Amino acid sequence: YSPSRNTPKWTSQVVTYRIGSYTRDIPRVTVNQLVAKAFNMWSKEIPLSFRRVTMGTADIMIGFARGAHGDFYPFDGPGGTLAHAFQPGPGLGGDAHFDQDEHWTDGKGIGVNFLVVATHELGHSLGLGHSSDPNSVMYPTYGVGDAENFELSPGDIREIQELYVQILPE
Ligand SMILES: CC(C)C[C@H](CS(C)(=N)=N)C(=O)N[C@H]1Cc2cn(c3ccccc23)CCCCCCNC1=O
Ligand SMILES: [Ca+2]
Ligand SMILES: [Zn+2]
Ligand SMILES: [Zn+2]
Repeated sequence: YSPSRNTPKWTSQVVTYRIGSYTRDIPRVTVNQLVAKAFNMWSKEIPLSFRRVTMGTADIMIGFARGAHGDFYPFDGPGGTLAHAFQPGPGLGGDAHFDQDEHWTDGKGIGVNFLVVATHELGHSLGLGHSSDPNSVMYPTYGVGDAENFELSPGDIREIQELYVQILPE
């Protein structure tokens, strides 16, 4: 979802998130850690912080689902679309869903690297669209690159700061 220029963004200082469902491929505590790591990738570049809640509704609801799962974007089984996320807003806005039919990995085994995909999805949850730079986290297709020292590209940092860092008038 590459939203237009006047993309919505989170206006609160703190954005809450909740992980509602998990995958059998990775231990829960590892999913929690990788989600926190994906949030930190972005939050270290902008004046926005994220807080995990374990009950009630959160701004960003995160979960794994397969096939049709209650929004207009049913998943497609193994391969194809790996996940999707909605741009900032109420309700479904900001939510990130991961296709349970993928084989998810924490980076050690073979499979779809959860940290890489989560960082991409949270980019959407923060209001970013896609990038044409294959080195960008926001490139439309999944590529692992070197998952070892996986980090945001300079373009990703520029894009997120353009959205969230107020350039004060001279
Ligand atoms: C960038 C991701 C983390 C998130 C995006 C989805 S989104 C909404 N968050 N931008 C994604 O899943 N892209 C597909 C795009 C895609 C590639 N192919 C496809 C075949 C069918 C359907 C989709 C695809 C060719 C075959 C490879 C299939 C496995 C990899 N899939 C992808 O890269
Ligand atoms: Ca899929
Ligand atoms: Zn969904
Ligand atoms: Zn995307």
